[in-house]
Amino acid sequence: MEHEQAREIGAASEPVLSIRDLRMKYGDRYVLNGIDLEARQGQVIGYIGPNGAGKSTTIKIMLGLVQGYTGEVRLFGQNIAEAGPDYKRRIGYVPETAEMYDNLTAREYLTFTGELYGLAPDLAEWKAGLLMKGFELGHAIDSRIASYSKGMKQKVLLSSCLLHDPDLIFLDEPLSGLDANSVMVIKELLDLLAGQGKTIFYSSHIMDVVEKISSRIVLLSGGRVAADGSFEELRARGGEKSLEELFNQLTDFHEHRQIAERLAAAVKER
Ligand SMILES: Nc1ncnc2c1ncn2[C@@H]1O[C@H](COP(=O)(O)OP(=O)(O)OP(=O)(O)O)[C@@H](O)[C@H]1O
Repeated sequence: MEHEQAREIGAASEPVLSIRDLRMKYGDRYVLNGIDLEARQGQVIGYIGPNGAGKSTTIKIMLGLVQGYTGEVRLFGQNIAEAGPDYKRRIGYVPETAEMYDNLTAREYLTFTGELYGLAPDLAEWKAGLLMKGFELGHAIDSRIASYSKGMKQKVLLSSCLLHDPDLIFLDEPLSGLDANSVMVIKELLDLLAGQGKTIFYSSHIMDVVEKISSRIVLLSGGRVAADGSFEELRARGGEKSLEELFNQLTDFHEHRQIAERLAAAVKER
């Protein structure tokens, strides 16, 4: 219900995120070749595409971490090329690979990142405790992150992304290292956050999760948006298929068997 209300508000509101004709090249090769995209309040957007398609590059451009693009990127109505850094306080980000200060304890790390986002130290520390307990890691909050398992580190990253109650959340492969129970928690959490009106931009290769949690799926291929719609809309376009099969079809990939055979043959070579 909450979710439906947020979606209705979102549908009527200005886009939270709007990209026009975004192009980016490395050397003389275009990685992004004219991306148009909009996202509104309450939407969970599954951003998918083959390895190297430019998903992380798009996210890093929106975060102001990659320069040299052409086109226009507006977040919360502001052109990010002209905006000051304040809009970043309304954003949460879980990077695909993160450098964490793992000599710190989770309490120290989260309090520090909370302060970077403008929270008072006491509030940052209190929320760090709430989130760590929420992830059932309260017992480990004063241990060094270096001693954590992969999944525990991922939960610290998710906590640091959410600590400052962001309006727009970018998640780049957020489920990496998480067990099946934790994946269920994150799926529910994203649904509840979208219900609060947050916009979630979610990049992952785990197709059955993307299929289940996304209100909209955007497929990037060849530097362009090759498909954009709800899973049901994409399915209606491509026949009664799973998202994995649609992904293969839309990216025109049919050689998995031949590639696997080549690799298996290479393994046997002496
Ligand atoms: N700093 C850089 N310099 C040169 N090339 C880069 C740089 N960053 C990314 N690229 C290239 O841009 C392309 C897109 O990379 P990007 O990481 O955005 O892809 P992706 O869709 O996120 O891939 P994956 O699914 O494998 O994470 C790749 O071919 C990559 O090699």
